[in-house]
Amino acid sequence: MRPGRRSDAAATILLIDRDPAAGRAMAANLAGCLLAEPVIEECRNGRAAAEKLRGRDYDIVLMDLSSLDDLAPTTEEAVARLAKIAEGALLIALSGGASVSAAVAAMRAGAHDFVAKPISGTGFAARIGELAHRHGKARALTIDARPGAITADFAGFVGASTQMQYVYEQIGRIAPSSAPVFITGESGTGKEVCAEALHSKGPRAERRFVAVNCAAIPRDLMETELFGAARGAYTGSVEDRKGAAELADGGTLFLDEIGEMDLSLQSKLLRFLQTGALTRVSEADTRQVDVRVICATNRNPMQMITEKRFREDLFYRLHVLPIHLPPLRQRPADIMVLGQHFLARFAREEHKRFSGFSPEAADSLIAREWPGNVRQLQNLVRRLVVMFDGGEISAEMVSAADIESRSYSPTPIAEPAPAPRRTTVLPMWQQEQRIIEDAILSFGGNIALAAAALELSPSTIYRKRQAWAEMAGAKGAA
Ligand SMILES: Nc1ncnc2c1ncn2[C@@H]1O[C@H](COP(=O)(O)OP(=O)(O)OP(=O)(O)O)[C@@H](O)[C@H]1O
Repeated sequence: MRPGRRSDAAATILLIDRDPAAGRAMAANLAGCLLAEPVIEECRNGRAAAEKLRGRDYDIVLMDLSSLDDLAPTTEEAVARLAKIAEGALLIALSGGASVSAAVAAMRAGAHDFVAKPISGTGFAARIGELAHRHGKARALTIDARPGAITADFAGFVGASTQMQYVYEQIGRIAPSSAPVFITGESGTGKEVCAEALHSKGPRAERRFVAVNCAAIPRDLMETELFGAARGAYTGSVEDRKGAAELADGGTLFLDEIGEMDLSLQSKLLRFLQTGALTRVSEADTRQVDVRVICATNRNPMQMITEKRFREDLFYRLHVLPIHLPPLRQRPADIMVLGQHFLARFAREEHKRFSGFSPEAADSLIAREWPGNVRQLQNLVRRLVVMFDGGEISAEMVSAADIESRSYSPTPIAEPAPAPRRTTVLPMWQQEQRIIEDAILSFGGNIALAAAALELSPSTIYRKRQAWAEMAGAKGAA
């Protein structure tokens, strides 16, 4: 057993794969990424698996769908049989191709998730970690957060979950473009970190990154802040002033809390995006600039459009490349990775020595809801480092330092009530379809990730999509 591992929390994994090499590679990947040394058993076909499952309980069953054909005539029946015997285990179907019908069959028969091969070690382990967390097996399967265990850093971002791997991939893909980016996510999920990563990974990295927080600047000063002002535009302005858009020429303009921008300024921003030309306040001339615009909001943009607080045409101008940052509670695999990262950083700053978190402290951090997301976790770790002298962080120390969650209101702050307005109300199924399709879109078509974010099972999404297609077919035929 590797040092620091706990045999009492070890996960038991049954791997069914007729290819011994694939099985061994996956077992090694998993063993390298789980905090507690897993007990991994292998078998080559469905019958052998059924026998093993009758003999003992397993936490996870990984089943390659093409290795089950000796158990039943169809994949669905074979999975259903194993699911019945392996009651209580996390059942993950693996397949050589991303076949939707195989995924649907496996999920319908009782699998908890479906993963297409080839499988990357870290991403797969993180996904298992998340599933395990959802199914109450978080302790045994926590991803190893010790340095060197996984690659978890990306341009200022720390996080090893599948969701964050997907975000890194998106950033890498869209950083070279000049098209606008629209970042959504709850407060504290890292939207500004994301904007900076897009800038630093792109061709504009050598030029300026200028951030404007639309919620922090008084409305009457916002236009000057954004587009600048000519001398004498307001009392006391004795010289010309450049705005953020001009300062960011050649670089990136980040508009945080875009939903707070005044409607009249939204029209000016739209014109600027269409023409690339800006006009300073109290000046007749226009100036041409070249900026990449990234904006962010922690509100639901569709709702703001419905409430007429956000221009729909501006939204579609900005919503060219969307990125969604999931809340921390939906990516438990990141919690200890971030916790260790902040602990090392703040200990260095405070010249103290901390060895890490005890297993109980880690359990208590993973079990929290984190309404303030990464910012809240960061604050808690900073407080721990300041309050204590060093050594291992215990669960008692965590609860002593956790003043934030004691005072944190679990109910979200209510948004101001919109003026009553009669709007077109779509049928429930169409609203549901829009929400689900939007989520799939913001995860680049990845149904498993969209399902995780919506807290649904992927099979529910497959089922609903089938029902919508049938409904549309029936309407077309009528
Ligand atoms: N994945 C991450 N890795 C490291 N630090 C992070 C990560 N996500 C967020 N942070 C840190 O958490 C804090 C909050 O992040 P950030 O300001 O980017 O969030 P935000 O989503 O823009 O919040 P808000 O909507 O309140 O402006 C920052 O100090 C940031 O450095």
